[in-house]
Amino acid sequence: MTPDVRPLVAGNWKMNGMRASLDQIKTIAEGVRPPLADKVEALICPPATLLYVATALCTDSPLAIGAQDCHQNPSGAHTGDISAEMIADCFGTYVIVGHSERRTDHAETDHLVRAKAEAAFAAGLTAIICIGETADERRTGQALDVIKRQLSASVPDGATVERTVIAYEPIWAIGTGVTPTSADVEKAHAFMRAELVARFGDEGRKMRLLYGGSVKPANAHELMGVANVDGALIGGASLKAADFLAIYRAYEALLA
Ligand SMILES: O=C[C@H](O)COP(=O)(O)O
Repeated sequence: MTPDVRPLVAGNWKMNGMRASLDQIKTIAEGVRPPLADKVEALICPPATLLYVATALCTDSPLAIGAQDCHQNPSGAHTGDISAEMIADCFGTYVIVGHSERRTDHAETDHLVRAKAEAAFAAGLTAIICIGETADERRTGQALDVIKRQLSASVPDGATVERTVIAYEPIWAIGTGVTPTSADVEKAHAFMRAELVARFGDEGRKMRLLYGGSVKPANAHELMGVANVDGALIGGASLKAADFLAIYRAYEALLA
């Protein structure tokens, strides 16, 4: 954790979730309550098909709703895409950009990810900018170089604490059940913090740094307790309300 920073526990549903899954969002919305909700923010990013209904379900809850991607332009002839403006129009407040699955499946570059983050800022959204190394890059000792390059190229110059969250997701830990050791997470996050402070000064000191990759109720307390880890970006375990809430509630003990 970073002192004086409000952690964010975020769920990324990826290409999962049908209308019936709205029950899970309802349960999460009911479970995210003060006093913990005053100290720890919770967010679910369902597929775009559920975005509008999900935000409508959360009008009386502190649970935030976001999207998983946006186009870099506000509108136009881009079949199948949605813009940051459209997400804001559906009352979404966050958007994930540069997830490794999009970098791989849609050949997204750091340059494009940066443009998407800028589009998010312009629409008044907070961008969760994802970075992280492959297994090969880690094996060959390039993890910190990759983090440095992606941070520098994907994060816009106009990034602020309010509008920017960085998610470190080692690609080899996503959906595998394998996580880095706490010491490895601490090293990566300390490195990111130093890079952000060098570039953004005080803003960089408070920017939230999430860890993502096989976060589960069983490892949440340990991972979320690491220095400079200001929350989690959760895939599989966010699909079940009970698991997501168990991870969220790991903060009850951490903040006690
Ligand atoms: O965006 C979430 C991450 O890709 C982590 O996914 P996972 O929790 O299923 O490993």
